[in-house]
Amino acid sequence: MKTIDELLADGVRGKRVFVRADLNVPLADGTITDDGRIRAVLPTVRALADAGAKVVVASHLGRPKGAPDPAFSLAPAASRLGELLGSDVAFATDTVGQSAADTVAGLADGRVAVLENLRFNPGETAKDDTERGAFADRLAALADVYVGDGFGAVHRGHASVYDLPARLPHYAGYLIATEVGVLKKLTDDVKRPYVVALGGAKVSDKLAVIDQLLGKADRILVGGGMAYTFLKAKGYEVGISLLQEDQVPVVQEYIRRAEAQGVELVLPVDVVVSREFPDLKAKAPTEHTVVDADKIPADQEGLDIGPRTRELYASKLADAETVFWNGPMGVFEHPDYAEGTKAVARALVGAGGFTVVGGGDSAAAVRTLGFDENAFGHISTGGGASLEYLEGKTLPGLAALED
Ligand SMILES: Nc1ncnc2c1ncn2[C@@H]1O[C@H](COP(=O)(O)OP(=O)(O)OP(=O)(O)O)[C@@H](O)[C@H]1O
Ligand SMILES: O=C(O)[C@H](O)COP(=O)(O)O
Repeated sequence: MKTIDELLADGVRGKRVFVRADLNVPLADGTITDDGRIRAVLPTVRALADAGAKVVVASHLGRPKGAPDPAFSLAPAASRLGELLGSDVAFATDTVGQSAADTVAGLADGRVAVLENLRFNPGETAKDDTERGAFADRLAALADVYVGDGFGAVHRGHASVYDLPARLPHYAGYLIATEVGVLKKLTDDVKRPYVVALGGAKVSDKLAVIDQLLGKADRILVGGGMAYTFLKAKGYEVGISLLQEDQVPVVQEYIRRAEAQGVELVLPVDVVVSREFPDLKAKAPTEHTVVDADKIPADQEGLDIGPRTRELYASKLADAETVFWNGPMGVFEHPDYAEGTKAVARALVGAGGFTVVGGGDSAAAVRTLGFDENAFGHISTGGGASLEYLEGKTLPGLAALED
């Protein structure tokens, strides 16, 4: 994989460099609640701009349905990038239309532009190779060189991640190089006990990692939205909690294998439940109770791990030499359901070993809940991406950067 240093050594003055970043930041009412993913790409953008490149930054944000949707505009991320860089950043109101063409054509050497959300165009995520390729052709017309630095999205075989680099000279940015360097340590010789904590909401995306982790980790702690498919697999009712019903047999098999292989698969013993999903903007106090994990009422959903589970998970993390954590333990964005995530973060800070936190929301959680990011060994910008890396899968966005 060629790195950006080689590109810089060859000289980039006056060249249009397309930087595929992951600016998929959490937003509340159009305000960025955690800018970690924007800060993470700064070294690459700065280095290119300082070397006189015309830097065209592109990303997705959220999961819009292939058409413009103001709720998913990248405009706030572009402004924040400008503030962090301390210079004006141009913003194109489309991706491959007139605004993008004019914005890129108007860029002076050393200046930066951000394109509107790539996923406003159906070609970005299309399953059909020709449709994706056609979109990649249009993106390629905007640039001379490609730099991949959106680590959080390298597990997606999308046009800007996978098809575009095949059309331009391509290089890995600093963020990708750093992330891969750190995660490699977790696939080589890990120090034991190796404990993995999994939570979050993208359950169907992330369950498969357990297959590989069963041969690698000593303990797997399951929380967040992921826990309810496991509780269901144990025969418990989970009310209206997040559930991946079709995966229940797969999870039953994971539970059997964990027992057979002597891997501790640890599930919540109690959960915080409520009749309603909380309002994450108003954050008004909600009605909620703590129940045993096998007593979730039919009309309620689990939104956090309970106090006994918090203690249990903290004890399972205390002697860990290596920890990988992806996915908040609850709906941490609301104070009534943040305690589980805080407890796990606190336990990681207290653990003496090497700790990696991965994922947009997981990283945002530790920062917004007031933890010092330097207290963790590494905070990865990728959740699904880091899990798939640990699974040993070929990640399209990394494969595409190979020579
Ligand atoms: N019990 C639960 N029910 C519903 N949502 C939950 C629950 N627990 C956690 N969540 C939600 O999970 C979301 C984060 O999950 P997600 O899988 O996206 O993690 P991530 O760290 O952002 O990883 P990635 O980078 O792959 O997106 C948070 O917004 C949180 O509110
Ligand atoms: O948040 C993430 O994990 C990345 O930005 C990828 O987003 P996606 O899961 O919507 O593809």
